[in-house]
Amino acid sequence: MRDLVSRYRGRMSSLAVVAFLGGLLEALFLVIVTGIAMALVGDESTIGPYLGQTVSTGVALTVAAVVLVARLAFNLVGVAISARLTADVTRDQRQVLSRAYLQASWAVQQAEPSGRLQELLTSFVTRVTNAVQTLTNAVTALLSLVAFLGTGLFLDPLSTGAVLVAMAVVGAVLKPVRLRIRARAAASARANLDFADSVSELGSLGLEMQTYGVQHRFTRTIDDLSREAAATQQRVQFLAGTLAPVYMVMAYAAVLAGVGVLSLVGFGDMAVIGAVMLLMLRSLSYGQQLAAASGTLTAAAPFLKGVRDTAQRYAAAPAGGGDRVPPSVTPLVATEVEFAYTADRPALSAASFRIDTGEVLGVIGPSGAGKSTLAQLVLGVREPTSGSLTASGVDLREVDRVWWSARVAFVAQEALLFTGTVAENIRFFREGIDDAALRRAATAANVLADIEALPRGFDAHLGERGSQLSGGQRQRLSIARALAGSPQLLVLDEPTSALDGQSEALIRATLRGLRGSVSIIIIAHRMSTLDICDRIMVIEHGTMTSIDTPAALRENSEFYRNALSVAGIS
Ligand SMILES: Nc1ncnc2c1ncn2[C@@H]1O[C@H](COP(=O)(O)OP(=O)(O)OP(=O)(O)O)[C@@H](O)[C@H]1O
Repeated sequence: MRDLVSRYRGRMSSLAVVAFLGGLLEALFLVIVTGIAMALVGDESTIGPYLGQTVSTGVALTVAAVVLVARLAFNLVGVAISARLTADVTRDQRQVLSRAYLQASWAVQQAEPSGRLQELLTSFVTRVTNAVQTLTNAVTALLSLVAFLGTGLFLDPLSTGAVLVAMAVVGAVLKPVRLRIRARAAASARANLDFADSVSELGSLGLEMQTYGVQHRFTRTIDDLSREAAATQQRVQFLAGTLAPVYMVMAYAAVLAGVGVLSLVGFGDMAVIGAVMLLMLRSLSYGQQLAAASGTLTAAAPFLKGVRDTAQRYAAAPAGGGDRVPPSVTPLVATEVEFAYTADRPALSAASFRIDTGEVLGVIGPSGAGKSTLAQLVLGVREPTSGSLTASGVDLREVDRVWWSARVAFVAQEALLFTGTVAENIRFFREGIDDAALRRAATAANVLADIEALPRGFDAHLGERGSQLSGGQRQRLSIARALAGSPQLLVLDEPTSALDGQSEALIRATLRGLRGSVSIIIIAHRMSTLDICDRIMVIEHGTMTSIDTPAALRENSEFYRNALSVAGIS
């Protein structure tokens, strides 16, 4: 919360000034009204003396009315500042978090549980917004309280002083409760994140759940997690809720102490005593607002911390890249590349190879051998733990990301389409890809006929994640997306493994058409997909064991020969 206060110091200060002046006006109003009431009771036509002045009740009434209007004006200014501040904080928190995420490295993004960012951007930020709103109310209450107590001290230092001391004692007594609230709120924040992680996983497992009839298992998990989240929330809310009433009772006791002091030292001017009592009672309601706000703020602190820590974690691991621009993507040269996800053993080691312009390199190997890891290294989204990858002699870590991204393309095993039109899915937010380029890419990817068969062609809306298309159509659409930017390097990670023979043949035809002009790295389990390759790399257990022409590999790679024989290719 301190971060927020210092970041928005200017506006917080304006709010404090407005609240203090508003509080002073309200205190003045109460003093005047008490004076008028006492004058009426004593059948007098003047009130005072205040600061050595007495004024007629008529003038006092007019002044009270003017003060009231001024108080309203200050109130409204305070509300406007508070509304602006709250809206700004919401916007800023969302922007900071989402920008940090978008600029974070792939390693960080990939490790993040799905649904977590959404939870942070929505419910966590909402909690922060509410906390800021509470904070502005608390600032208003605090400064009004200061104004009231200041006026009280000015009128009658002794009894106001007694109330002040008692209030400080009350605040100190309630501190352990606040600490407890903070600990429980941290547990509540964690429970909310666990719940969000599970719900988002649930959303992606619908078909499997139905198929295996295991909904009850998920029901139980969700029930447990939601029970835990509700229980922690209840504990926090209860503790936070106790602060205000406990404070109120203790504060009334403080007023009682003030009255006790008065009875001991004797009453002075009735109008002054009346005004001080009124001020103290009104102070109590501001004090109660403060106590309630401190509970809410303490409970919101872990949510604010969650947003801030996550944004810092993202920002600490930005996507790589530098400012160098090589003459071209190829030759792409890997020298003794090693990559480890964890400290125990590298997922890929001793990878040395070179890809020239227009060359097609196949990559094969058993499951878990390190093929996808190699693809991510070549794409520059992961950096080698040791060794180097260079594009035309420039280390990929130093290459300008914008330049690089415009020249490489990737097709994953599962085509990821989003809710939007066919054209939007192929263009994929890149500027400078006109309609002719979309058509060319669709033609090259052998998907033009499928697009034209849709009711609105390129303007047809795809359902969520392109659910109205077949797997083969989705895959060819994602190849069209890759080709639309006229890449120099195309990396495909098992693009045909989930497809039927007909779809695979279409994709093979596409790749054959690109051969010679685009450098291609294609990871494949299907040996038939590899018949367009100039050379093939074999990766086994994280190590590159061979890289050669298909004919040479028949001679010197046992893995390759076995793979051919399993595929029924002699
Ligand atoms: N994000 C990750 N964190 C930790 N380990 C990982 C991660 N991704 C992959 N690995 C591990 O690295 C090794 C290589 O994985 P990789 O995905 O590169 O294999 P692959 O050859 O592409 O496998 P497949 O053919 O099954 O897709 C595996 O042991 C895998 O468990």
